[in-house]
Amino acid sequence: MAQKMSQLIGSGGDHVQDPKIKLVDVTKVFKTRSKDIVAVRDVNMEVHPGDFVAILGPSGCGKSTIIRMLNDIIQPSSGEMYIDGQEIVGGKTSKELMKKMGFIFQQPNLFPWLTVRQNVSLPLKVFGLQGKEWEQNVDRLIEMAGLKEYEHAYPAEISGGMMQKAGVIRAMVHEPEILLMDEPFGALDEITREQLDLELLAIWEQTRKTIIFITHEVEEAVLLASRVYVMATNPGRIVAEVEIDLPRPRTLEMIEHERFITYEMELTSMIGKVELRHIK
Ligand SMILES: Nc1ncnc2c1ncn2[C@@H]1O[C@H](COP(=O)(O)OP(=O)(O)OP(=O)(O)O)[C@@H](O)[C@H]1O
Repeated sequence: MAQKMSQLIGSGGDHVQDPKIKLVDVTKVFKTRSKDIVAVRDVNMEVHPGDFVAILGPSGCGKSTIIRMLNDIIQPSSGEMYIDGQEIVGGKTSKELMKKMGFIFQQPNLFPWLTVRQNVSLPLKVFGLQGKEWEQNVDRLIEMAGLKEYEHAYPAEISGGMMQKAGVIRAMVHEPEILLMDEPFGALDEITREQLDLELLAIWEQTRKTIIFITHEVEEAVLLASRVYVMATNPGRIVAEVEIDLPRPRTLEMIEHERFITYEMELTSMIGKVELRHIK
């Protein structure tokens, strides 16, 4: 892994490849009846092909707003966003560009009247992808997620962890190059979350998709990411960018290692300092 990343990242941090995702001075202001809320201000971000980037920050710092803008659900008030050099043009983003991304949200949002398999297959319908090859892709992902036994079950018949896994593989079924994950395992218990974190890492090791993973858990960010953007609130903004130089594959045992704990403390103090300054 270290070798692969070093191929992507040249000396002095100069990237040899164009960014997969680029945000330039992105600001989003929500105009409400009583006041204007600056959800994010002047966000600049570059995510390179195969990067696993975490966005870490407290509630309300604008993490979801960034993902929703990339999904073109909402549009920036100013600034630009690019995928592979192509601009995301508010409300008019091409299907081809949207197909490059898979979205995973806090809730799996499975349709209760569809089986696990039918839910997982939905993006294939949306993007008009038919045929044996795509059905085999569904088989492969269901197998990989350990959901074979439950593929004909309805969401109400499976556990929360299984539902979230179904949500993850649904986002991957059309073979997107990018996964945008908004606190995907936040609603689950700690043990299930750790297990799914590890499964996600295994998937990433195999596929090397470009991932943006949103979390407010410092430990989760250090365990998963190669780079962490730290955000603060009022206004939502990026306050630091930290490279996580830990070996891969990552394991849960690493959580006890000194270097892991040092990263955790560093990130925690960054968030803490910002919060304290804000209170003053
Ligand atoms: N549709 C909206 N209208 C008005 N304000 C909004 C809207 N959506 C988000 N906001 C505000 O923008 C700010 C950022 O919200 P956002 O949901 O992006 O934060 P977050 O970091 O993802 O929070 P959490 O971790 O709690 O999900 C908050 O102050 C929120 O109240």
